[in-house]
Amino acid sequence: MIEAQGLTKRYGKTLAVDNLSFSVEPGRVTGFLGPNGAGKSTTMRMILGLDNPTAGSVTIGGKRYHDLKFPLRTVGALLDAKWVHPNRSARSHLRWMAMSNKIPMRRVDEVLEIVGLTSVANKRAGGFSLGMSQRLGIAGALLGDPEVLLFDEPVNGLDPEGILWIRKFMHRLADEGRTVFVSSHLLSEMALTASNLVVIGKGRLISQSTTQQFVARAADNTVKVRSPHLDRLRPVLERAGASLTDNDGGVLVSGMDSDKIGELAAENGVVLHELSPQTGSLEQAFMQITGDSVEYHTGLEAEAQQVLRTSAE
Ligand SMILES: Nc1ncnc2c1ncn2[C@@H]1O[C@H](COP(=O)(O)OP(=O)(O)OP(=O)(O)O)[C@@H](O)[C@H]1O
Repeated sequence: MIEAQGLTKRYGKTLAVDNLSFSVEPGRVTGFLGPNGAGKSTTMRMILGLDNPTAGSVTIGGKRYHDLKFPLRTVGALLDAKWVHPNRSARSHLRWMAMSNKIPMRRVDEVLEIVGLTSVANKRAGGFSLGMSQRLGIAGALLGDPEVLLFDEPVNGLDPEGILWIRKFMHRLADEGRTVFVSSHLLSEMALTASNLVVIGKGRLISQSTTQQFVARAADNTVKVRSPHLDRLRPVLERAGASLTDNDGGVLVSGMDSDKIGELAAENGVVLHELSPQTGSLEQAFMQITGDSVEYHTGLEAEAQQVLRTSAE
């Protein structure tokens, strides 16, 4: 369990993290979502005691990082996969980490096995691909068998196979009952990986909810309708609770799905030339929501609808 309370970090004039409060529960993957520069890495560094908050606090299992006796046994992290001496082998890198945290040496071979690096354990880490380096970083995070794991943009730059591996691995860790907190700037990626989301923009909390709820809000679906009888259809749909916006010779309908629109049209003898759900601009909606978070962080739902309407025009 990770809990942040009023977490704030200021670098000179930049307010990198602004009064952030959220919690991350065990047994599931929680995504930490926000555009580049939103303050995700800074927050993760504060969780790990690598940066001190200007105000507020963050705890892991009720304790601040600095109060943990053997930190690696409580929390493991992958912040930067290339943080390995290039001339060290994977095994000697992990041995050095284990030694400094009083972790038994046999655990090194266990974690190499878990991440599938046993066959290259004695090879120079400097020659590893990004995907292999990520695995080595994850092996390091797992050394102390910690309850809490943090991953900062772990799929950046990976090929599809590497992305799939990481995604499955996160689920496995969560299924083991661990707290998994993973940052990304890609909503599409997080929608596939995380069951819960903490979303930030400009250092501020935008929402904390299930991924399903966030995606439904950000993509609040509209349906494009074209008909030679729009003048008759319009009042029918509005009376039934939908709202309509003129769009490219037709209308965009929100607050009603395409099945219902089709049924109402048929009941009223209205011919339709187009009835197409619009779901394509999820990432764009997310970027606009988070990009202007100071203004958008309250009326998320309404703003998401507006964004989708505008981008469909
Ligand atoms: N050491 C630092 N000194 C000064 N400013 C910093 C420092 N670290 C981060 N910042 C600033 O704080 C803000 C948040 O940066 P941070 O790296 O935490 O964002 P992020 O969401 O992780 O983005 P990215 O994915 O691009 O790293 C940015 O404006 C960044 O320029």
